[in-house]
Amino acid sequence: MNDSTGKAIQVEGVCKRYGHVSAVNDVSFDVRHGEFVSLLGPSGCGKTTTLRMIAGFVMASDGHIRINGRDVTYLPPEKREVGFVFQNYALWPHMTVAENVAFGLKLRKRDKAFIRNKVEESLAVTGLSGFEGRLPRQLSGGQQQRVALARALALEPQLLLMDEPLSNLDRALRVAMRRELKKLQQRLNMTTLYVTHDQEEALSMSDRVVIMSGGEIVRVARPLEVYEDPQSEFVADFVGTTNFFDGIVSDIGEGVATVKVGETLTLRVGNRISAAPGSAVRVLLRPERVRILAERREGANMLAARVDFIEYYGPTLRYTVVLPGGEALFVEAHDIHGSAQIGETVWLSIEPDHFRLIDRKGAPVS
Ligand SMILES: Nc1ncnc2c1ncn2[C@@H]1O[C@H](COP(=O)(O)OP(=O)(O)OP(=O)(O)O)[C@@H](O)[C@H]1O
Repeated sequence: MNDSTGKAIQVEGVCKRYGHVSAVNDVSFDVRHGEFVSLLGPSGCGKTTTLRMIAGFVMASDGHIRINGRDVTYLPPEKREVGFVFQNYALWPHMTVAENVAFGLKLRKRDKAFIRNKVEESLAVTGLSGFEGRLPRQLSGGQQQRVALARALALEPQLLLMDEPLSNLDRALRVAMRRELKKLQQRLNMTTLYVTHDQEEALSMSDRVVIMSGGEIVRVARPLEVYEDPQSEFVADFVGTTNFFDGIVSDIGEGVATVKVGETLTLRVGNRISAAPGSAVRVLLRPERVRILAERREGANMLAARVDFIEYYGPTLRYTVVLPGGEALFVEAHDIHGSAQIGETVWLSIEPDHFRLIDRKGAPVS
């Protein structure tokens, strides 16, 4: 069913209070039809509570929730036509795969032929044909997770809500399932709202990411925007790794700001920057945006640095380097055979438009 707004879920000013604890505070966002949106944030930030309010398992203290334009704020879960997949798959241990998938349809009193077809179809879609007669304990974690998904799909939900469905799996399986889930979601054009605290999961699967902190939304954006232009210290710190420098804009010319950091460091920052001279700013820099050079070259930001620590990650090397003023920063290099050694001096080269600026209160400076 399509409503005129093109939105499958609308969350408007929703709050959840438990006594004096404010678990979710004035949260608003929406999910369009066919979109995959993740709720991302650290433990306790209110992701699960938000998802459960949309599913109807938790009643909102304030605000409204609409599904396909219909106000469902006070409707019980079974009237919302929403599929739900939990972190622990909650399969019935004594029922076979087919019985688990059929369970919800039986409750809805669908006829036998319909149920048989639907179970077959859902198992085929999740790659589980042939597993009908097995019990959950005879399946791997990934297969159990797919049964939980098949069970949700069998009910043909208008939208699917998932709460950390992959977090019990080992890394290899999690990455494989991530891909399978995403392909399935695209093939069925299924509107999906997905809770995770795993940034890689959120960035790789989502059309848009809703980032939460302390019960509130701090950012809603596409994965690339979230990473490349975090716009706040919290997002920059929570998603990926970021170097921070506090400085004062000393000059601005042709959209490039000169930022003085401490006594000895001067950075040429950004393009199209319009911050006023004298403003206190925080400069953000992703470690992989820094190039390590063996010798000095010409360029806007050419900084001498001493290598303090080196970590080997497989595909990359992470250097901790220290600038003459004592500022430490992380540098991520793909050249894992790089010759820089601890204690050596290297040159760092940084393009001005690889920096991002926020003011000291955390708002972006443009
Ligand atoms: N039934 C409850 N009674 C009291 N406080 C609760 C209840 N449920 C959740 N909270 C509190 O609300 C806040 C948000 O919890 P929620 O489970 O939504 O966080 P989360 O972001 O999903 O965390 P996690 O990733 O650890 O699951 C937490 O501080 C939590 O302790």
